[in-house]
Amino acid sequence: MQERTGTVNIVNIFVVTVCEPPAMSEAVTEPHRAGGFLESSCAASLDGIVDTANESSGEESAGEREEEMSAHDEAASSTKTTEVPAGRTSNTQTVSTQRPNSLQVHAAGEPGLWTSQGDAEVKLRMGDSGLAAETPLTVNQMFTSAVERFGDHTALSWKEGEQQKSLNYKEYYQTCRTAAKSFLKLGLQRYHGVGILGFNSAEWFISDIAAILAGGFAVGIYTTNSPEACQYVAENCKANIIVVENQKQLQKILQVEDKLPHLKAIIQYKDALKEKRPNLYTWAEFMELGRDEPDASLDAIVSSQKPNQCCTLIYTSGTTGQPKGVMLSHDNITWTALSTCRHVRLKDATVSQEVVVSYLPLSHIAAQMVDIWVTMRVGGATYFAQPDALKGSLVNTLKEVRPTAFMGVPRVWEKMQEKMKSVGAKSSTVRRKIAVWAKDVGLQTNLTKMNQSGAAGRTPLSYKLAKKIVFKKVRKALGLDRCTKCYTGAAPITKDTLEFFLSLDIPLFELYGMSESTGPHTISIPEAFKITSCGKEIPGCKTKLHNPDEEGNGEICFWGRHVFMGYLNMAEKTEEALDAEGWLHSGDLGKHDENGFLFITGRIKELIITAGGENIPPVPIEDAVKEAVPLISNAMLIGDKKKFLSMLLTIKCQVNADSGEPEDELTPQAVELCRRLGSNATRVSEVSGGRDRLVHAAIQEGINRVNEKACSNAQRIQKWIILDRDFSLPGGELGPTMKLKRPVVVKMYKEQIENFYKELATPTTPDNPLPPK
Ligand SMILES: Nc1ncnc2c1ncn2[C@@H]1O[C@H](COP(=O)(O)OP(=O)(O)OP(=O)(O)O)[C@@H](O)[C@H]1O
Repeated sequence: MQERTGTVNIVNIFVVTVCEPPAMSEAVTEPHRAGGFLESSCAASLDGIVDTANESSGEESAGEREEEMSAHDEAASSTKTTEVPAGRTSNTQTVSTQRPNSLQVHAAGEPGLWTSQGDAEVKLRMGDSGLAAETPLTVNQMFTSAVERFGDHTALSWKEGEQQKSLNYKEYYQTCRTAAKSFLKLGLQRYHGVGILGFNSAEWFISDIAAILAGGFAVGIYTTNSPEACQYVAENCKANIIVVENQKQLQKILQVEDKLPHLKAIIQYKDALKEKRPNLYTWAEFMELGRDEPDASLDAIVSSQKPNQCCTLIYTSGTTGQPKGVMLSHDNITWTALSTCRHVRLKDATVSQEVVVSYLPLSHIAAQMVDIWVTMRVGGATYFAQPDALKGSLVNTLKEVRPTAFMGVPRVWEKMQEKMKSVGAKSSTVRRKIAVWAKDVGLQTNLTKMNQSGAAGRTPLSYKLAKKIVFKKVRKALGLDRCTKCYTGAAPITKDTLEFFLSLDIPLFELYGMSESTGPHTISIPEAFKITSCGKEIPGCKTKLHNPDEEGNGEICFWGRHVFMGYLNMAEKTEEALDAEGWLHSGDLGKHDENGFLFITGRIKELIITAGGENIPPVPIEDAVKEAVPLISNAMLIGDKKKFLSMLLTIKCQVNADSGEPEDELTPQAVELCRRLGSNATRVSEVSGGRDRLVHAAIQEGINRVNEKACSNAQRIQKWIILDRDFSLPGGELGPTMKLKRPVVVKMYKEQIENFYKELATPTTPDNPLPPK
């Protein structure tokens, strides 16, 4: 078994049928009640930080705020009532507490736990007590509740030139209503999509929420999608309207608009229009459409909405095949936001406002949950980063905004680490020694704290000193000095990166979940933190480990009101994801420790099953190769239904700062590694395809070392090749969270893979010295 390595009014009366999870079988584990960037940023290396060690920031440190946060804010729990505040009128919801047999998933006449129809309702997975029993809300109800409680607080803030603009919660809600009326005027039909294609902005949020209020589906489309991929999503959700950021995104839609029979209008929210076209609107023109429209039609739609109906579609990025439209109900979103806020103990804006920076792709559930819904739930403020955030400007935004919570996918943290290390490596011996000392103190102190499980121990003097002269400076340089909650999630992160940040007194709290679980299932928190664990379930959710092996590793299955409604128009796929009892099967392997912490140990969904029937998890082998040969940036193991294993390799190269495309030039680190091998290579093209014998020999030697440790012959890499181009997001080999899109890579390199398996006595490529065993 793989060990984790790297790897939205009026009176609305309705009845919601409730359901509790099935009793777990004996084989099931007891549920735990308790889941080219930053160039300038990290140039604030330990080096410079040690230099300015004696300056005092005079500002509240994250650690100091942490202590202040220990009093749990209960204000967010105002939904435990049958009278739901809903805009300008009250809204009574009757919630049945009847508990049907959960196996009656499709009992006649009442909604089941899942559906594949966009206009259908589902049975909510409500419990008898606690958060699971909270009154379900529509998005409108959650929003109007936020407006009542936090109306004058800043909700959204962004930069226009040198000016900082913002909307408070009252303005935010009214703007969404106006946009919703505009959508209706443009012909948005019930249960049809509004596609949103662009970088994070106030217009993105407003389009998303307005689509929901107007009775459509909010549908984020990845900005990196090709025109055909945009077409697939727009067609699948029967999009009536597509909101695009700029000319670049507009062009993609114009290329495929003839193939989109439901499309009625396109709105461009940034830059001037390059040409006038019928049904193409600027944001200002669009907003003008709804400004003087009467409220009646919109109010009628809003009042007819139920929490158990779909409002959002999240399209999976395709790491496991064709993207699927994950249907999320109002309750999925509003309840998951509530549970998450409680779990991570977010403060209500009336106490102290949470501040976040929005920069991760909003078509992904993680960014939507954190930036839009969780923040709304507590009246937080969302500041928008610049479109070039991941090319270097993010740190400037962080330093200006000083968020109180920050979420990065592993690649973001890895990039920060790489940059800090490379700058640190150039510093003087004395400074490096101080940095090494401080990091050692930081790691040891934090590991000790972690092992004391929250028990108050004495803080060593050395830690206090290291904090003063190094840690505070690091946080300030990263714009994280107010940030008590740094999160990583959506993909596996390496222990090395977790330890690196822990040693700098920045514990990364891990989130684990899926689009199908409306984002988080488990989250680690300061009070319950274990390095490399994804923490424990958010309240009201349950985990079972299906088919556990002797070490306790089983498939992680989810239960709770965060579990999705189903895949749009994909009944079969939905039935594959949900078992007969309604548990969501994640396709991930995991185990619990004795304290109920969840550890992800593998991905069943990417298991290789060789022609000989051996099941091989690829990630540990790929990680081992990357560790053995530091020159390698990406490795992908091939072998499904094949006689032996082979591997596609890429070499560390420069990335174009504007396009994010991999270039031919090697990274300075890769050049240095080549020099040490005696090679003068400075370009990928000089080493790919086995052109450089020295590099080739070094890689083979590394692979031999990995093969020596293989637990069976079938797990040995027999053939390999260095590709001409590194994997990348624009190239399509990596998804938005930087997970490898294996089916895409297999298609792209079909020929090279076929060559591996041609029946030849001699090697088929120069990189292929070993005959299959
Ligand atoms: N903290 C984590 N550690 C390890 N893996 C994680 C973590 N969080 C999420 N994942 C992985 O990401 C998966 C969820 O992916 P997500 O629902 O975000 O879809 P996606 O990125 O669009 O890709 P896909 O096309 O595979 O569905 C989980 O099943 C798990 O494999």
